[in-house]
Amino acid sequence: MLGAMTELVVNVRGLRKKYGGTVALDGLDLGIRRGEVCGLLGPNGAGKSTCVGVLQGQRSRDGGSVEVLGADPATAGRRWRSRVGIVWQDESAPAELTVRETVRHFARYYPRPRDPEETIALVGLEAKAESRIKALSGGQRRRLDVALGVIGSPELLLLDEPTTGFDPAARHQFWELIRLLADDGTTILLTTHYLEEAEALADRLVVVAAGTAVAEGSPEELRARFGTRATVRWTEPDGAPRSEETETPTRTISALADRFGGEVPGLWVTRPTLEDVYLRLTGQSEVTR
Ligand SMILES: Nc1ncnc2c1ncn2[C@@H]1O[C@H](COP(=O)(O)OP(=O)(O)OP(=O)(O)O)[C@@H](O)[C@H]1O
Repeated sequence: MLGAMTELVVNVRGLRKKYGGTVALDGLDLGIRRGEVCGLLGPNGAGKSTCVGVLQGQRSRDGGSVEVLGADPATAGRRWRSRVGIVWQDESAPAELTVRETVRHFARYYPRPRDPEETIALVGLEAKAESRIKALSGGQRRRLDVALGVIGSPELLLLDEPTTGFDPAARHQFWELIRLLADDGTTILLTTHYLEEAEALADRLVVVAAGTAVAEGSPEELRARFGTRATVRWTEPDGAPRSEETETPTRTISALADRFGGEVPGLWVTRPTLEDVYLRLTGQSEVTR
């Protein structure tokens, strides 16, 4: 029997989807364990939103197997739907209602909703609870979307580019919210174009390009596997900056320490960032496609 840590909440094998002649998903595999925060990364048009759409049962598929919380989203019923939270991209809530009215209204759709007031506080909208939706800023609107996504206490939360349009402070507050939900045991899939966001939130990343997964692992694993060369920088006695790319930075530094007889002036060691690795991975797939 699978233990709680290895139970796959999302199990996608060989997922295919075409829109007319456009191949959006070309045999995508994706597994998400219970309690995990999984980040789906990939360039524009890679197939991320299509994948999220299939997982929530909004889009049909042309091939492959998809299991979400033990059911096929294409045929799953209302009960299953209440266990999956979705943060919609488009504005679906009525503009004339207030935040409080909207959250309370949506809570009635679910068998075991969160407390509406607590949920409003969770997304930091207490001060706007009596504001009409049409009077919210873009970032506040997005927070309301998140509140509506989590009001049903979902086991799985699907977030498609949740922080697009957020200012840096709002983005960091949103990250705190996602961490709270994750600590609460919610399994989360989020797509994002912000590498910093992926690194801050995701236990595991899946990099998608041209409709298939080209790499997966924790941010650290991806960096370790695909970005092994470190750059060692230092300053020569005449003040000239020097640098060396190396697989063995310790050896380089040790040799420098010998040469300088101790402290190496201006010593600085950097590793490739996740962004460097991501660009390499998605660039490669472009070439091999
Ligand atoms: N409703 C649709 N009709 C026709 N083609 C579509 C439709 N939705 C998506 N596509 C195409 O499918 C491919 C994958 O699109 P998708 O939106 O899934 O990518 P994405 O990775 O989410 O991109 P982005 O990062 O730009 O949001 C693209 O080539 C896109 O043009």
